[in-house]
Amino acid sequence: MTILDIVGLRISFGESSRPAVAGINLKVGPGERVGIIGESGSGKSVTAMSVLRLNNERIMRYGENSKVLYRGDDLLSANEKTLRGIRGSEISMVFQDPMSVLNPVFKVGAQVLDVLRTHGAQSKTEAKAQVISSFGEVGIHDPERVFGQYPHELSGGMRQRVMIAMAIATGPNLLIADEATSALDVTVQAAVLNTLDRLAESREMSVLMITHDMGVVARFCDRVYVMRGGEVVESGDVEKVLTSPSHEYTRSLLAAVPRLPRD
Ligand SMILES: Nc1ncnc2c1ncn2[C@@H]1O[C@H](COP(=O)(O)OP(=O)(O)OP(=O)(O)O)[C@@H](O)[C@H]1O
Repeated sequence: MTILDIVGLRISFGESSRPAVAGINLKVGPGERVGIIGESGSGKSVTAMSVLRLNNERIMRYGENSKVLYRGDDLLSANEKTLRGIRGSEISMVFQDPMSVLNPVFKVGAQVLDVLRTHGAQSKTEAKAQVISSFGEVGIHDPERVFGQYPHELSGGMRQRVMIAMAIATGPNLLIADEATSALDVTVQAAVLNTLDRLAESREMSVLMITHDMGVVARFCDRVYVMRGGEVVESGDVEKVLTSPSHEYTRSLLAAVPRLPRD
């Protein structure tokens, strides 16, 4: 069964005649890593946010026939109680800037612990052990020490690992990563991608990866959707799209990837 099935998703802001997302279809299967790539403003983030209904619905609206099916149930018509049960527990999201999610005045361990206890009924001691174990799982070498540190005491890569630990602590089936590695320098980015790779594999977790970076798609994804101006212009297996792109826009994205001269 498909984990996520986005059908005819249309998103409009205000009275603007041009929708931000113009009726796209996208599927994510169990354990699959799916990328959405496209230039700035192409509609990647608002698509990703619609899965958790995180778009500000006072200033935008979904098209009448749009559906975001999670395991067959339409999240666009789900009530708040159902959404609360899914957010964080079944579907989690990691954003580009951990500082927009982490509270600067609380230690990171306590913040992950809070998330865990909101979603489960375990004791504080059990929850702490689980946080420390998930810190280890995301490649934090000294999890006990990091547990007691404030966000500003950690490097960008480490903060992103804490965010990933927070996102996976509740064992979600689907992780949405929106430009999760874009702000990191290349070596840290590679290490964080390796960690996501390992986690997705060991937990059989599906990943929807939003990025503007072809390298990330090539390195991480099984399938990719190429978006432009709110539409999916091309989709398919990563190898096929990268080696024989059918759309001119995909070719231009590939041509923009810097290459070192052979000699
Ligand atoms: N709060 C908002 N108010 C009005 N329009 C918005 C708002 N957020 C997004 N949009 C519209 O939706 C379009 C798609 O935005 P989105 O953030 O999904 O792009 P993106 O592909 O994720 O770009 P980026 O890579 O820069 O994040 C924007 O071009 C804009 O027209």
